[in-house]
Amino acid sequence: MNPGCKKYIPFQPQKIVGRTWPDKVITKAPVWCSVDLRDGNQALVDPMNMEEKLEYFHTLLDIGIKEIEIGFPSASETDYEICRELIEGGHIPDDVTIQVLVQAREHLIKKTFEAIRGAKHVILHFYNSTSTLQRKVVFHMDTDGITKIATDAADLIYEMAQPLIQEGMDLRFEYSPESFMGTEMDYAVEICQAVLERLHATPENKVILNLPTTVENCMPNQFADMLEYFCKKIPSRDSAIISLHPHNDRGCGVATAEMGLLAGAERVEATLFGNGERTGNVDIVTLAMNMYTQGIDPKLDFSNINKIREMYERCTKMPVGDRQPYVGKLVFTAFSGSHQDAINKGTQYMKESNSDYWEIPYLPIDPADVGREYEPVIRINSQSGKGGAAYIMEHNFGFDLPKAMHPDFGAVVQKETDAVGKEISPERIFELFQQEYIEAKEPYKLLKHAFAENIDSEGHSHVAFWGTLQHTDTIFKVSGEGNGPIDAFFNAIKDEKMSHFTFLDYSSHAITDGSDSQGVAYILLQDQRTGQKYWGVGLSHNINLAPLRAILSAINRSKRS
Ligand SMILES: CC(=O)SCCNC(=O)CCNC(=O)[C@H](O)C(C)(C)COP(=O)(O)OP(=O)(O)OC[C@H]1O[C@@H](n2cnc3c(N)ncnc32)[C@H](O)[C@@H]1OP(=O)(O)O
Ligand SMILES: CC(C)C(=O)C(=O)O
Repeated sequence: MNPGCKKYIPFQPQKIVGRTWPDKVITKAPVWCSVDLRDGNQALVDPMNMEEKLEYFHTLLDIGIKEIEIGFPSASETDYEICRELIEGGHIPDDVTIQVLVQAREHLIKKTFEAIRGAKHVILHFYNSTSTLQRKVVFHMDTDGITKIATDAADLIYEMAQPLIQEGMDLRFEYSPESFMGTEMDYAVEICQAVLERLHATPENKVILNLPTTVENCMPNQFADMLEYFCKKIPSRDSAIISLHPHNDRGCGVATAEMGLLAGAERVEATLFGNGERTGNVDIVTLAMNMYTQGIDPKLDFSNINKIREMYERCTKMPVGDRQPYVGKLVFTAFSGSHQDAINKGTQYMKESNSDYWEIPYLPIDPADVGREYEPVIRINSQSGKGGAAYIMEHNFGFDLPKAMHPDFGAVVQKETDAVGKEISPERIFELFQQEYIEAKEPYKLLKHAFAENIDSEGHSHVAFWGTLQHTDTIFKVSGEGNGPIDAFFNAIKDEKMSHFTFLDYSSHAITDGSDSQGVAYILLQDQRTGQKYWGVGLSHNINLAPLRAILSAINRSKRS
C-alpha cells in the first residue's frame, strides 16, 4: 500500500465521440520550430552567452530549421542584445523566420516590438496561462479575467504590428494558451477563438495556435483526443495553424507529438535532444528520425549527428545520454550474442541480396544515415556470442572467417571475457586471434620452401613441393607431389608423424590494407586418432604460402591442446 498517491488528482479525459485520429498515419513532415534558444535556454543552469547562442543558431540553420524561437527579448538585456545581433549582424537567411516570446503584458510587448525592428520575417509569440490550477493559484481570476489578459494583449499586438507590416515586415502571430492540458477544452476553444478574432485571423493570414503540453499530465492518446476535440470545435479552424509544444514530464513527449500530428496538428515546437524545462521539451531529432525510418522525409538534416551533439554539449554544458535515440554513444552497439549474430547475418544478407531496403535486425536505422560508423556496432563482453567476434574480425580487420570456424574462435573470446569480467576491445580480439592461430608456430615451423608446377597435355596441374621444416630443435627436409600446392605440401608432411591428420575444409581470401595486400587461408584438419578437429590460419604475401602456414597452424594447435 502506498497511500501517498492519493494526493494527486487524476487527469480527466475529454469525452469525444467518433474519434478519427487512431486510423490516421503521418505522411509528411510538420512545420518545425526550434525552441532551443528560448525554452531550452531558459532551463539551463548557465544560460547561453552571445557567442554560444550564435553558434547554436547557425547549427539550427544547417539542420534546415526554418522557424527559430530566438529568445524572450523583453526578459533581459542579454536576450534583447542577442535578438538585435541576429537581426543587425545579418545572421538570418531570407527563408528563415525568427520567433520571439512574450507574456501577455503591455510593457513587455512594447519592448518586444522594439527588439524586432528591422527583421524580415518574424513570429510574435504571446502567451498566458489558462488552466484551472493557474487561474486559481497564480492569477486569482475567473475565465473572463484570463480571456481579457489574452484579448487585451492581442489588441495591442495587432495595433502595434500594423505599421511594421506596412513597412514590409512579414510579421505573423502566435498565441499559446499556456498549460492548455490543464484547461477545460471548451474554455480553451473559447479563448483561442477570441484571440483569433482580435488578431483578424483569416485563411490567408493564419495565426499559429500553439497548444502546449506545458506540463505533461496525461497519456498521449488522451492528449490526441483533446486535440481532435479542440480542432473540431474551434469555429475559425481554417484561420489557424495548430502547433504542438510537448514537454516530457511523463516521458511521452515524442508519442504526444506523434499522436498530436494524427489528431490535426501541423507544426511542432521542439528542441535538439529534448533540452528544456524539467524533463525537457520534445526531442526534434527523435521525431524527425522516427519519420525518416518510416520512409518520410523529415526535411531536416541530421547526417552528421556527432557534430551537432558536440556543439550541443559545449553550448548547453549538458551531456547527451548514452542511450538517447539516434545519437547516444551506445545506440548502434550490440552486446548480446543473439543480437550480434542477427546483425552479422543481416549485414551479410544486405550484401548478398542487394536489397534496396534496410533489413538488419536490431538496427532500426543505418548508422551511416546519421554519420555514425559500423565499427562500434558490436562490442564484446561475456554476454556476446561467436557471431560478434566474427563480425569484429570482418568489419574491423577484414578477416572473413568461415562460418564453421565461428564457434572455435568464439570459444577463445568467451574464455577471455569470462576471465577479465568486462568488455574487451576489438584490438584485444585481434590479438587473441593472432596468438591463437597465426602465431601457432611451435613445434612445427616451415623454414624454406619451393614449388614447381607442370600442366599436362589435358590441362591438369601437377605440383611438386620441397621444403625445410623445423620440429623443436630438429631440422629436416620434406618433399611431395599433388594436384595443387596444398595437396603437394600435405603429401610431403604426411610421413613426418602427421599422417593421422585428414584435410576437411579450406578457404582463403585477400586482405587489403592501404597498398599492402596479403592472403589469408583457413584450414580445418581432423586428427583421426581422436576425432578432434583443429582450425589453422596462415597469413602471407605469397598466395601459395598462406595455406601451408594454415596447415602447420592447425597441427601446432593440436599439439598445444
Ligand atoms: C511555460 C513557459 O516556459 S513560459 C516562458 C517562461 N519563461 C520565462 O519566464 C523566462 C523569462 N522571464 C523573465 O525574465 C521574467 O518572468 C519577466 C522579465 C518576463 C517578467 O518578470 P516579472 O514581471 O518580474 O515576474 P513574473 O514573470 O513572475 O511575472 C509575475 C506577474 O506577471 C503575471 N504573468 C505571468 N505570466 C503572464 C503572462 N503570460 N501573461 C500575463 N501576465 C503574466 C503574473 O500573474 C504576475 O502577476 P502579479 O505581479 O500581478 O502577481
Ligand atoms: C510559452 C509556452 C509555449 C511554453 O513554453 C509552454 O507552455 O511550455
